[in-house]
Amino acid sequence: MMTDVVESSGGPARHDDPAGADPTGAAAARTGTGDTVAAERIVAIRERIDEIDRTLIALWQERAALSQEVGVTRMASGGTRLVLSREREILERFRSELGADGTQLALLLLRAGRGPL
Ligand SMILES: O=C(O)C(=O)C[C@]1(C(=O)O)C=C[C@@H](O)C=C1
Repeated sequence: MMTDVVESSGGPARHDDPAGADPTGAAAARTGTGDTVAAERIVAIRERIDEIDRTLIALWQERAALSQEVGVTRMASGGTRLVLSREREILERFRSELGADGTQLALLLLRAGRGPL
């Protein structure tokens, strides 16, 4: 039988299994829904999100280290600290793929590697 489940957001949710509804329990507090089917799906999706975040953090750190190594290598050989044409290329790549947020992301990536301007 379909049963109304009152969510903390105030809106009613429908669920086939009233025993599976837990609008005020711990699962609802963790996932934002008292519907156990939705909560299970959210938990599964979050596992992948956490995996992606770990990968992003590791890649961020690897990129920063590599960028710093390029800078040290270049300066030790009498070169410049920065290569602005290369930075423009990177900014354009991120902008064309991700739009304005891509530009902001690329600026943060570049700063992590070569420090603030
Ligand atoms: O590719 C380079 O030459 C780098 O020094 C790396 C990097 C980057 O982080 O991508 C950092 C500083 C430069 O101005 C350009 C690019």
